[in-house]
Amino acid sequence: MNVYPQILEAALKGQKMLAVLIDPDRIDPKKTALLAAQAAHYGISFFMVGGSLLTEGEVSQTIKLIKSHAKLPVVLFPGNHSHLAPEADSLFLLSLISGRNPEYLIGQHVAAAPRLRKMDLEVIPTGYMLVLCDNLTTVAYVSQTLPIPYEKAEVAANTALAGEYLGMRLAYLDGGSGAAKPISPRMIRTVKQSINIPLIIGGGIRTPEALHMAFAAGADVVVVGTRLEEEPSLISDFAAVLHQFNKKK
Ligand SMILES: CC(C)=CCC/C(C)=C/CC/C(C)=C/CC/C(C)=C/COP(=O)(O)OP(=O)(O)O
Ligand SMILES: O=P(O)(O)OC[C@@H](O)CO
Ligand SMILES: [Mg+2]
Repeated sequence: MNVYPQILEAALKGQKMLAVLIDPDRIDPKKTALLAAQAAHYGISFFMVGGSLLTEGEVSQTIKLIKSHAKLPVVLFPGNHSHLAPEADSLFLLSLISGRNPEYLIGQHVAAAPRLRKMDLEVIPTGYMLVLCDNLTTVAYVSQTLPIPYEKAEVAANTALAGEYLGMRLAYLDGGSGAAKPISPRMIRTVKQSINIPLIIGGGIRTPEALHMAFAAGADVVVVGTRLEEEPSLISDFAAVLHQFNKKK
């Protein structure tokens, strides 16, 4: 189940995608099973599995659980080189291009490479950018990097474009899990207008209105994590926004 061709095709057609992020650290098995079944029922696009502070076993178990309840692709969203699991379909191979910490630009990747070779994962090189949305998030702290300032849309656009020129296939602008507010529509619009690769937006999307804002501003894929961990039943409201956008076309 390759995800990148689907993302690319959808982005070219102006269709939107909604991804649900499941953090094995933060969600119990019952909730994961429920969320997986509901997400499949309401037609979300794919799952992401990841967290900053995980063990390998938790990642595999969570993917197996999702797969037993939903026939949807599962993409790894790794915090470090140990977060690989052959049960996944794909891997967002993040390079943290908003930061200047070599460990998250190339170091973790070197450590992951020999194990990746043995796994049959679809590897999707992803230019990952953190944006400061008021609060210091786990990812910014763990990676020891400075996020892009909230108002600096042009810095984000130049960074994303540099990622595209370096060969990255996706740009991911993230306020970080549990961000106090979503990335601004101006930044989303400015980045989207600057690049030709699909754009993923995540962090602090807590309401259907925020999801609508991110899609309307130009996000091709939006990721929702924390709010659905808290309240899995909201999936139907988020999915309604997705389908509303895709019907218009
Ligand atoms: C080479 C491989 C396999 C991975 C690269 C690893 C890189 C560069 C990661 C980028 C920096 C990083 C630490 C990303 C983490 C992304 C992630 C899984 C975020 C989920 O949010 P949490 O950090 O779990 O936030 P909470 O603790 O608030 O839930
Ligand atoms: O948990 P939330 O705030 O929805 O963020 C999702 C994701 O973009 C985090 O990396
Ligand atoms: Mg987490």
